[in-house]
Amino acid sequence: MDDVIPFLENVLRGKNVPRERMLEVVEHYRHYDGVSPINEQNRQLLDAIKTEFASAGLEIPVYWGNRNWHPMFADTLRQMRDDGCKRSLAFFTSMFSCYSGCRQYRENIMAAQEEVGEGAPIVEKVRMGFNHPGFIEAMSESVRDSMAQFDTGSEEVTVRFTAHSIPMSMADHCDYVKQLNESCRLIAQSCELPDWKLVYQSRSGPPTQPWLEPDICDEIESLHEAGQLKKLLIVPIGFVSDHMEVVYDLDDEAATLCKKLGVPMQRAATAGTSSPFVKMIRQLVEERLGKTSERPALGSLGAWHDVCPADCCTYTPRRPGATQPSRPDASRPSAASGHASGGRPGTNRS
Ligand SMILES: CC1=C(CCC(=O)O)c2cc3nc(cc4[nH]c(cc5[nH]c(cc1n2)c(C)c5CCC(=O)O)c(CCC(=O)O)c4C)C(CCC(=O)O)=C3C
Ligand SMILES: [Fe+2]
Repeated sequence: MDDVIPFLENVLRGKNVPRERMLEVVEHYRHYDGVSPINEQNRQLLDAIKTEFASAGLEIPVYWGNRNWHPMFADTLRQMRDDGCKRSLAFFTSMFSCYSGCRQYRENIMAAQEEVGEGAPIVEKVRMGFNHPGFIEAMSESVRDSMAQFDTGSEEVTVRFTAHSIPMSMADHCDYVKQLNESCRLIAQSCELPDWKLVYQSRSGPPTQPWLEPDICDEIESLHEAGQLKKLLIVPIGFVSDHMEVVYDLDDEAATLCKKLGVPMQRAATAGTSSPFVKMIRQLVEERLGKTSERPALGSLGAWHDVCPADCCTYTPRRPGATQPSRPDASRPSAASGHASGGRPGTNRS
């Protein structure tokens, strides 16, 4: 519990999220004695990746670094340097492009490279996996497993995919919603879902700031009021492990609401350490190493870019207390072009 506030302060530094919201989230973590399931899940993913690499004959050491809590990026990069690593590939545990899931990771890695200084390994990232057949297969399997938990066929089940809500001012500068809808469509097609839609969860900004909507709980209420909700399957498509946002916001909050309304509800598992997902990670790495020329991608958006363009996922958060919204187009720092981020060694350049 002692680590929770310092962790949340790291997450929210420079962000326009009220202190009251932060204190509310402290209570979410308190339900789990201050221990988010995400750390153990990341350790398991790391083991699964090592096993997958070994069985494919891919002899590459694998490391784990976080943005906001230990093991922190800078410590990981230092360890990598001490182990003789010069160049590395990053897999972000985030399948969709937005500032939080793409550029912020790159900025934080650059800051860590700067902190480590001389000899810090180069870090490039593998492409986003939202439409990779491995991710779609992992989530389709999960949807089918959950669907089988209901005692009737899927025609009575309303499916709502959820992703982390983000401010509209962030969503306007990335392909987050487009990629999410594409993943949902591909899974819905594969599972022949009659009634599905993408909604959002875990919104945290002040009510004055527009964020992506509707929220899953508002969606449940309005479907129920309209008499359109027999059974509900929630699919947390926007996350790759059953961490705090999933176990608290869905398994606790949304589940409690469904119970109150008498609606049978299931929540599909995230990709986690499922074999299609772990295999996808290995394939993305092999692809980037040039071991194959295939770049598998389902649907119509194609394989996403390997190297982020200069304007990829930009965002200028409104600082707390600011009276005017910032104008991101005019003042936006561009990490990739070196402006405002101090011309640091680029994450995506060698
Ligand atoms: C898009 C997205 C993902 C998915 C992509 C990815 O995974 O990267 C994600 C994942 C996660 N978010 C997480 C935790 C938190 N996110 C917060 C706050 C925020 N998230 C945002 C976005 C996202 N978040 C945003 C726009 C904010 C507002 C502040 C800001 O503009 O940055 C806060 C502050 C409290 C609150 O306000 O809720 C917490 C504690 C955890 C760990 C959970 C655990 O501990 O198990 C995970 C995996
Ligand atoms: Fe978050």
